[in-house]
Amino acid sequence: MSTTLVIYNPVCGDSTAKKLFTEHVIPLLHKSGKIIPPDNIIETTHLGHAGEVVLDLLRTQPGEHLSIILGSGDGTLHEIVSAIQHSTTVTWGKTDITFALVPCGTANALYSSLFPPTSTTGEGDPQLTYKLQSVQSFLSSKPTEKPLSLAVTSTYPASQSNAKETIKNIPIATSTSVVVASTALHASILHDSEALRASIPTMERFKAAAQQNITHWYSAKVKLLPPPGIDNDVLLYDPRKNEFVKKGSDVELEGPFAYFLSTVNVDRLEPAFRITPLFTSLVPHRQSLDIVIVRPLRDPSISGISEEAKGNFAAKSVQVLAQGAYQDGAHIRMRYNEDGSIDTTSDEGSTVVEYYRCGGWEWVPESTDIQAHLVCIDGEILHIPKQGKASCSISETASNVQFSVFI
Ligand SMILES: Nc1ncnc2c1ncn2[C@@H]1O[C@H](COP(=O)(O)OP(=O)(O)OP(=O)(O)O)[C@@H](O)[C@H]1O
Repeated sequence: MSTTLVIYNPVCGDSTAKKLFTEHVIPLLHKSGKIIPPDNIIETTHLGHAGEVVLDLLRTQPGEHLSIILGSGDGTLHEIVSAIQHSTTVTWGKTDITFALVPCGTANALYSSLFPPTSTTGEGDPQLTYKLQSVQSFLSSKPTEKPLSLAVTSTYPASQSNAKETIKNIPIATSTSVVVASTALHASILHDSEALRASIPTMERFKAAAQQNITHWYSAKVKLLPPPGIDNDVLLYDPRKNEFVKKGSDVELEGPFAYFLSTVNVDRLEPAFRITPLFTSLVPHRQSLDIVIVRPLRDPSISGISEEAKGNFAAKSVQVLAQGAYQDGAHIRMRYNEDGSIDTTSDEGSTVVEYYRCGGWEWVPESTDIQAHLVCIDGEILHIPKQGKASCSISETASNVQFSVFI
C-alpha cells in the first residue's frame, strides 16, 4: 500500500511555505490526478510536529511505502528521521519513505545539493520551477528515487569500571543526521547563535557567533573508521592526483582542531557553501561520510599553541571558508607555502584541509576544553559529558525505515 502525505512548515525560511503550497504545490498535485485528502495535508504548528504526524501515520496505517511532500528546511526533515530513530517502543515492519522536497527553509542544504541552483530549466517563473523539481519527479511516470544515507551519532559517558562490570557503550543521547554531523567551530557557531537569537534576531547572529569562536582551537583525539564491509579503508583525498588514496582500516588524528565537519548526502550546507565538494565531483561508491578537517599545527609558520598563534591562524580559518568553501569548494586544493601563507595554485606543501571519506568517526574531547564537548547534528546540539566521547557511523536505515528523495 502507498500513502501520500503533505507536510509544510509555515514558519521556516522566509515563512512563505503556506502560500507556495496553497497556490502552487497542492493545485499541481490535484491537476496531476494526485488528490490528497484534507486530513493528509498538515501545516505544522509546533516544534517536533512533523515527526509526530509521521509516527502517527506509521502506527495507524502501516504500509510498505509512504511518500511525503515536504515543504521545509533541513531541520524539519531531520526531525522526522530522528522521531523514527527514537521510536524504540514500536518495531516497524520494513518501510520505505520517499520525500518530494520543496525547499522552503533558510539553507536547504539537501535540496541545493540534489538540485544545484544553476540547473534551473523550463518556462515560467524560474524560482518556482527550481523549487518544484522534486515534486515534478514524484508526479512523473517513472520517478527516480535516490536513497539517503544516515549518520547516527551518539554521546557516551566516561567509561566507569568496578570489580563486577564495566559500564560503557550505553549512549546518553543519539541523533541522526541527513546532512551534517560536526564538532569544533561549526558546532560552536550553531550552539552560540541559538543563544544570540533573542539579542540578534537576523542571520547576523551566525557572524557574531563565528567571531566569538574563530580563535578557539579544539583539543580532542579523533579516530576515523572505514565504511562497513570487508576490505574497506578510510580514504584521504590527494589533490595532486585528484583521487582518494587508501589510509588503512582506522586512522588516528591528534588535535588541536580548528574545524571538524562531516556530511552525508550533500556537498554543501547552503547553496553557495560547498564544504564537501567531492561528494558530487568524486561520487562515493558506497555509503560513506565526507569529512573536512583543519588542524592548525599543520601550518609551517606555527610552532606551538599560544594565544598569538591562535589569533594569527584565525585569518586562515576564515580564508578556508570564505575563499574556499564559498568559492565552489576551492579549499580542498589549498596548500601552505613555507612561510605559512596559503596558496591555491601550488602542488607542493602540506594541504590546509584534510579531506577524508570514511564510515564513521570517534571524537574524544580533552576534558578541560568545554567548547570541544559540543556536537552539531543537522542543527541540533548534543553535549558530550566530561571525559566522555561522541561516536558517529553511517547507516542505511533508522528503526528499519529506509529513506529516499525523488530526484
Ligand atoms: N508552527 C511552527 N511554529 C514554530 N516552529 C515550528 C513550527 N513548525 C515547525 N517548526 C520548527 O521550525 C524549525 C525550523 O524548521 P526548518 O529547519 O524546516 O527551517 P529552517 O531552519 O528555516 O531551514 P534550514 O534547516 O534549511 O536552515 C524546526 O525545528 C521545526 O520543528
